[in-house]
Amino acid sequence: MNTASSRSSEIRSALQVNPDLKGSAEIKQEIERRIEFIKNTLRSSRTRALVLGISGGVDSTTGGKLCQMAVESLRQEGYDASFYAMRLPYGVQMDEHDAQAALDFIKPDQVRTVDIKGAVDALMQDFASEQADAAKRDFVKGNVKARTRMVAQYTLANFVNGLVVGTDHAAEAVMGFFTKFGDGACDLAPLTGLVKDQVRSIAAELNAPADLVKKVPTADLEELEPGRPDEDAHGVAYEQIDAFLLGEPVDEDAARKIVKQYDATEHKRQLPAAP
Ligand SMILES: Nc1ncnc2c1ncn2[C@@H]1O[C@H](COP(=O)(O)OP(=O)(O)OC[C@H]2O[C@@H]([n+]3cccc(C(=O)O)c3)[C@H](O)[C@@H]2O)[C@@H](O)[C@H]1O
Ligand SMILES: Nc1ncnc2c1ncn2[C@@H]1O[C@H](COP(=O)(O)OP(=O)(O)OP(=O)(O)O)[C@@H](O)[C@H]1O
Ligand SMILES: [Mg+2]
Repeated sequence: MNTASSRSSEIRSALQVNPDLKGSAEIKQEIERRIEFIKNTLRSSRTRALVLGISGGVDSTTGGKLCQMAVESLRQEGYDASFYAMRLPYGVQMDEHDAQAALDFIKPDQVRTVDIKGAVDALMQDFASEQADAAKRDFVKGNVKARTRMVAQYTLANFVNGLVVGTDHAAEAVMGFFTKFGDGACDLAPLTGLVKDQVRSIAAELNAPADLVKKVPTADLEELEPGRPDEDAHGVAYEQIDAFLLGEPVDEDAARKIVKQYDATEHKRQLPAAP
């Protein structure tokens, strides 16, 4: 029978998931492998900086720490490189304390702050006459926030001869849960292939604060539902998304939702359509 679960293996390999990545020794090794990847990407591109937005969520906490470790190691080898952490709040961020805790943990070489509110509001104002109910307008504005953060990160990267880092991983990739050319746009994505629990394991292995390791994931883009858990939007728990990607048993209803979302968002994981 052709069930949704039967797509798990095909999707797992398309998203480069490694189900054997568990246990402290493997996680330690994986951290080293990903740091080497970041270092090699910097060296081979002859760039001198990494730029990443730090939200206070576990993905950017983990990605940011790997970046800082990579540039410190490069400097020890005589290659000059720095990590620029960006705070990109929309006005006052409700969980700013988590973002500050992430920065205290990462100890980035540089911190730059850009309040994206002015740019986002100015753009949205130009679309004030567009027909849309409040929920649709709020959703569209959420994507504008993510794309404005992308613009801010590339602006700094241009100034400092740097690369923009993304935090996409397999559990977000499978759901297409990112803004196309927003947080999905980057030059390197060092968390590629990880399921959410593996991201948390890496964060824990790096001694990230427990509150951040366990923090409920949120895109936090919508003002009508501040801090809305991702799982609410997915209609599926990350536990089930991870299990599906790892080839573990998942109820068929969850598998169906995941596969449906995966197929509908294929365009987000590909280059633009071309003749
Ligand atoms: N079949 C197709 N072939 C080629 N292109 C296609 C297409 N269908 C839509 N498109 C294009 O894609 C656009 C829709 O994609 P997009 O603009 O991304 O918008 P969309 O996928 O509708 O929304 C983004 C989703 O990602 C979530 N998100 C965003 C940012 C961060 C995070 C997070 O976890 O932190 C989560 C957000 O909450 C929302 O649910 C369309 O306007 C169109 O331009
Ligand atoms: N307020 C913010 N300030 C700086 N960067 C942000 C902000 N919001 C989002 N970002 C960037 O967008 C990325 C995508 O957001 P996403 O919510 O998926 O990750 P996260 O917040 O790090 O972790 P989680 O998914 O667990 O909430 C973040 O990793 C970060 O680089
Ligand atoms: Mg978040």
